[in-house]
This record gives sequence, structure tokens and C-alpha cells, in this order.
Amino acid sequence: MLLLKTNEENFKAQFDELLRRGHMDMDNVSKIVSGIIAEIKIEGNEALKRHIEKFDKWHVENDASLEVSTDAMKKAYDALDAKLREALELAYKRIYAYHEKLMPKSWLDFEDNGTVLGQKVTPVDRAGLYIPGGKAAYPSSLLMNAIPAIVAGVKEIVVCTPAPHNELNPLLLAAMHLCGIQKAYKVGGASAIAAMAYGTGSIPKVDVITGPGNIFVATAKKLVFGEVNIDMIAGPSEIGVLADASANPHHLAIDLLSQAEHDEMASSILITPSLEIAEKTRDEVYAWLETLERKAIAEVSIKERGAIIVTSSMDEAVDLMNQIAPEHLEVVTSHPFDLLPRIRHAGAIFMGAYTPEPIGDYIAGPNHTLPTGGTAKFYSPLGVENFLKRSSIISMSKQGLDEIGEACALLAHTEGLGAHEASVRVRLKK
Ligand SMILES: NC(=O)c1ccc[n+]([C@@H]2O[C@H](COP(=O)([O-])OP(=O)(O)OC[C@H]3O[C@@H](n4cnc5c(N)ncnc54)[C@H](O)[C@@H]3O)[C@@H](O)[C@H]2O)c1
Ligand SMILES: N[C@H](CO)Cc1c[nH]c[nH+]1
Ligand SMILES: [Zn+2]
Repeated sequence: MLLLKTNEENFKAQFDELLRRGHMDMDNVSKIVSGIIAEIKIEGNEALKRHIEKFDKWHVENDASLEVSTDAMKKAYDALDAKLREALELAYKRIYAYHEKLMPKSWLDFEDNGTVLGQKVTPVDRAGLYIPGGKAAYPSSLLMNAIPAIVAGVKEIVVCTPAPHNELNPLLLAAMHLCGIQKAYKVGGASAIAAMAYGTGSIPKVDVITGPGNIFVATAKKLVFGEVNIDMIAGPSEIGVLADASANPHHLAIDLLSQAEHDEMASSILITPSLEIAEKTRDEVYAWLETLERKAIAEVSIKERGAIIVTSSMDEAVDLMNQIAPEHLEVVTSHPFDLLPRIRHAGAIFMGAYTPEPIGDYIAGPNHTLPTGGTAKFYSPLGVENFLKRSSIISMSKQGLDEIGEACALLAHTEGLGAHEASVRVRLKK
């Protein structure tokens, strides 16, 4: 794990290199992914079956074996241990309640002259949810993607998730039952994204694709954008931590590893003005690492994309963190809310010593599908709005048209668009 100091001569070059490593280099994988997309476009299910055999290591007998039965979902739900079911349902309720608050409204505004302006909010007809499942199963991602779609009122939800060796995690199946999923397919990676973007014999074409995934998934979403809408680029997980001398290095270290264990390409960066916190946290990272089941993944991630930066002030730490724009940002300082106004770019912000990032991954309520690779500078967390679109409503009264029509006709005339001008002028009071 790199330990950098901002007062060192070559800091700027080292920081730029760190940013470059953290920001996903999609160009390298886009050739592979373009090939996969082209095969799905041309061959549909036949290409899907080949890709599943290659990447998920099972033989697909026929088209029907791509489907996950609702019966299997119900059986998994019924077989859940009572405590686990309670935990799943608590997560469902909290995520649902949070996303209900995000719901934008249709509205109409009545002007005195009889003109009515407004907006109509409508869910998309069909949404495709990608639920990752290569290195680990993500029942939590199923909740995080399905619930906003349900709250938005999407009628048809399609789920794609890889099933390595043709096996699906029972909690994932149970979560599908809880969310009332009717259409789910055992397909992963770029093939799944292409299948939902273009449609195959089995998988229907959708209007929007949401959900996180590895670099192949993130790149595929970028490449099919335009054919369908996408939520964002939500690739390998990231955590940034801002800490002062009040923080507990034992806690900071395991928080950094919580994201490193997702993927060799995950990144974890602590920025602090305290050299003591920096050094102790680095030692704690290596101590914790030995205890992890997913040590092999976390070790690569920490080695290649892990860093601790010591700054001369907290202001400088915040500035650097804004440049990184991490997916998750923990603020572990004695007065975290004092820093909030200065924090500009992060997918989700976790405030204070008792808000470990994983509480947001599973149960707090806000969405864990978040922008990565620096894209928190312009993307927001997944929300109901990703499943909705707005139509504007305009209704002019005769008086209303008389009041603003002349100005409109003049603008149209000046643009040289005579039909536009006449369409308004022909209705105006003589
Ligand atoms: N940003 C977020 O909101 C968020 C949330 C949860 C998880 N994640 C991330 O999701 C990712 C999950 O990754 P995963 O790999 O476990 O599952 P995944 O479902 O994203 O990817 C598995 C699929 O990748 C494809 N694949 C694997 N190797 C390939 C290769 N060499 N060439 C082409 N395709 C290949 C296969 O089709 C496989 O089915 C992690 O990076 C994790 O950090 C991000
Ligand atoms: N931290 C991930 C988002 O980057 C979400 C997740 C799901 N399960 C555990 N973590
Ligand atoms: Zn996580």
C-alpha cells in the first residue's frame, strides 16, 4: 500500500499516477467487449450459450435453461432461516422507504390567464437489472436495483445475473421472490448487457439497463448507451476515507479492506493530515488482511490501487478527495458535518466514526449502486429517476397565446422559420 506525502517533491506525479490507476481504463477491454456485443447482436441465444460455457463454466442445454423459475425463487425464500429472512425484509423496508422519498411528482401550474404548464412523470415500460455474480453473489444489489424500479412503477422488470457452474445463491433467489421478479436469466457480463440492449430469442430488449458489475459489464453498458438508456458507470468498488487524529486506525483499516475485497480492481484511499494515523492504519491493513477469507483478492487490490496520503491540512485532504471523486467517502473526523459543505464529489458520503461503509451496502436505505472511476463528478446514485422520464405539458388559453404569441412569432421570423411564425400568428387576435 503506497504511503505518499503531499510535501514530497514528486507528489503531484505520484497522485496523477494514482488517479490514472483508479480511473478505469476501459479502452483496453473495449475490444473484447465490442466483440461479445457483436456476437450477441448477430447470433442471439446461440452466442449467449457459448459465452456462458466459456465464462461461467456450464453447458446450456436449451433456451429454457437460461431462465430462473419463479418456483425456485419462492422455494429459496420459504427455506430461508428466520433471522436471515428478517434481515432481508428489514433491508427491503428501509430501502423502499428511502426511495419513496426520491419520487418526483407530476404537476400542473395554472396561470391567471388560463395557461397551464406542467410535467408528467412516467415509468419506462421495461427495465433490465444487471446483478453481478462472478466473484461473489449480490442479493443486496438485487434489492438496490429492483426496489427503485418498483417504487417508480415499472411494470416489467428483467433481471440478468451470472450463475457460475449453473448455481445461484439462495439468498439472491429469495430476494427475487421478495421483489416479485417474474423474469430472470442466468446470464452475466457483457453478454447480458448486450442481450438486454438488443434482445435475443429469450431475453427481451429493455428501455433502461441499471446495475453494477466488473470492468466488462461497465464497458458494455458504456458501449450500448444510446440503444438503451443506462444508469451510470458503476464498476469496481472504491472507498475514500478522510480522517483526522481522532479516528481509530483499526476501524479505518478494515473499512478500506471492505471495498478491496470486492475485486482486484477495487481501490481504497485514506487521506489524512495525521502521519501517526497514516502509519498505524497501514500496519492495521496488513494485520487485518491475514484474517480475510478473500485475502487473495484484497491483497492485489491494496497493492495495486491502495494508498494512504498524508497532507499538511484537512483542507488539502478534502481538495485531493474531491479530485478523486470516490464511489464511497467516509468522513471520520471529530466534527464530520463541518466538512460536508466542502465535499463536492462522492457517490455516497458516510459521516462519522459509527457509519462504516458496509452499513450503506446493505441496509441503511440509500442505494449502493454508485458511480465509480471518477464519474461521481457528474453521476448520482441509482434512484427512482433512472426508471422514469418526464414529459412537459403545455396548454395555452386564447388570452395566454395573445399575450406571448407575438414574441414567439418574432423569434421564429428571425430564425427564418416561416411556418413556425405563421402557425402562431394565424391564431393571434387581429
Ligand atoms: N459500483 C457499484 O455500485 C458496485 C456495487 C456492487 C458491486 N460492484 C462491483 O461489481 C463487480 C462484480 O464483479 P464480478 O466479477 O464478481 O461479477 P460480474 O457479474 O460483474 O462479472 C462476471 C461476468 O464477467 C464476465 N467476464 C469475466 N471474465 C471475463 C473476461 N476475461 N472476458 C470477458 N468477460 C469476462 C463473465 O461474463 C462473467 O459472467 C466488482 O467489481 C464489484 O466491485 C460495484
Ligand atoms: N460496495 C458495493 C458497491 O460498490 C456494494 C456491495 C454489495 N454487497 C456488498 N457491497
Ligand atoms: Zn461493498
